[in-house]
Amino acid sequence: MAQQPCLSLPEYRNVSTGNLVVKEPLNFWGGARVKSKDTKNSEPVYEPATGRVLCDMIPCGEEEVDQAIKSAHSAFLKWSKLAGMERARIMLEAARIIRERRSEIARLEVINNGKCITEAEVDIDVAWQCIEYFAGLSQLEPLGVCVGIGAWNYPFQIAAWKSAPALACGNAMVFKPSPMTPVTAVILAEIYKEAGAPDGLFNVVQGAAETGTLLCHHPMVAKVSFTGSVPTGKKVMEMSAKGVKQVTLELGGKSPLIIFKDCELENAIKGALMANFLTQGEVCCNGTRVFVQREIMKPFVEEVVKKTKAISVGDPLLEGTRMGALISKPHMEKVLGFINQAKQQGAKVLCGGEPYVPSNPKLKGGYFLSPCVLDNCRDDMTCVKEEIFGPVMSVLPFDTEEEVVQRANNTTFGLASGVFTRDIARAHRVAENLQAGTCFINNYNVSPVEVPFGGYKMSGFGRENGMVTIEYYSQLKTVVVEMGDVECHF
Ligand SMILES: NC(=O)C1=CN([C@@H]2O[C@H](COP(=O)(O)OP(=O)(O)OC[C@H]3O[C@@H](n4cnc5c(N)ncnc54)[C@H](O)[C@@H]3O)[C@@H](O)[C@H]2O)C=CC1
Repeated sequence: MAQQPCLSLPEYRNVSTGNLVVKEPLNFWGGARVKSKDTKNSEPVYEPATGRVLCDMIPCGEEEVDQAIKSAHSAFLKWSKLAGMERARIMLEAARIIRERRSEIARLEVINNGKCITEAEVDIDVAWQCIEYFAGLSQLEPLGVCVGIGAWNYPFQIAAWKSAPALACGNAMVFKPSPMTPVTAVILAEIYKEAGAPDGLFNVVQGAAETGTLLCHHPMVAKVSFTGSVPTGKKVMEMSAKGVKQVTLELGGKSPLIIFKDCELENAIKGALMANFLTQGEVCCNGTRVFVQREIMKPFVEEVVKKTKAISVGDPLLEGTRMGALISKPHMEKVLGFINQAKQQGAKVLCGGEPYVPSNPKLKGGYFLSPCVLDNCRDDMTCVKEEIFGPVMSVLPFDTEEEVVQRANNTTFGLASGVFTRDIARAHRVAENLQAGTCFINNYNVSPVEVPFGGYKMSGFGRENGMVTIEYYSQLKTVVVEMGDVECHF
């Protein structure tokens, strides 16, 4: 096994858009970075803001997945025997290191993912907060080796959301990032090691579907926690079922945001922007079906369009940028395809929805799109039914509470929802009747680590964050002790 020493992060402190090439190995097990063995299936990873190749993603094969899992298993045997507080000390140290290196990790995340720096910094903060929150929280029996499989929209944060509760409960983890964002999970692995975690406690294997399949089928794996699309989630569940492995699924969404005429309009408009345009709209819990009560439709749309047009799109590493680049060219084309189809089905583009070429020449090859607001939408349109995962807001008029709740629930998804109203009794009634794992009242996309996050219906099951997550990474053992003689019926 070709092991490489850990690298330090400061060299990322001064990187800017368009000048980083990552050459270091991106796998991590046995306490060190490991080069992938077989480069024949290597895939280029692009920097979204420039379209340049950032690094190669070299998928792990069967032997490498097996090594990572065995490494995790040997760490599990030691880690699970530590007292909760001993584990907490190491996890708190890891959280401290992340906090200290927030800026470098965030910059690297931006270069790999394309989102703007102010958002990436918040993502890194949420990651250390999550590790700090779960440290020392559990005394239950761990499950064993857990697998985490992540999506590309929150690469570092997803790795933290999965590893923090897993490790706090005494499990070890093998994590597979998305093949499009392979760069930052390995830094989390280095940080856990530096904080004092035993070698093998948190491992990273790179790869796509094939590597993911190997992980889900491995007999030494006790649980799979997956974040990604519904079709892949179904496959993960099916594969895990064969080994009777526990599963957590954090899948997609098409969440409703309901704006009543008695709302504070200015806040509702800000809420709609927060519900649609963070991370270029590539957020699973976004409220992309914006239902607006007919009486306030006009002022709402006018102001939303004005504010959407003012969003500064461009170099994601610049402080003033509010929207960066989409993850990839094919993904951008897919989002443009949804917008075209919406037009064909009768929707009206009020603003944006076109490829955007920033004036800076180094960004010419980037995957930028101007944020889009669609009017004249109907519930049966594709843009209203399917997850677009891009900066596209669909606005829909409604008349009554009863009607809008029924329409809001008319979806196979159930990840999140939101309601804006000054009538708090109505807010609670609507929240109670919406079929979604989260309901935001008078705000949107506020997810502190203390609060459980997860879906209803086809948005998945299980939860991340909040105390309840401990249940998904631990098991109960009932121990019955007879203090007297056995009372025998026979
Ligand atoms: N509910 C949530 O918490 C979140 C959900 N998502 C959802 O994720 C989707 C976008 O992310 P993508 O990366 O495109 O999703 P995806 O489903 O294509 O991939 C997710 C992960 O699964 C892996 N994978 C693919 N095929 C696999 C297989 N057969 N076996 C095991 N692993 C496999 C991928 O390599 C990747 O790491 C959206 O639908 C979005 O809604 C994204 C972020 C958060």
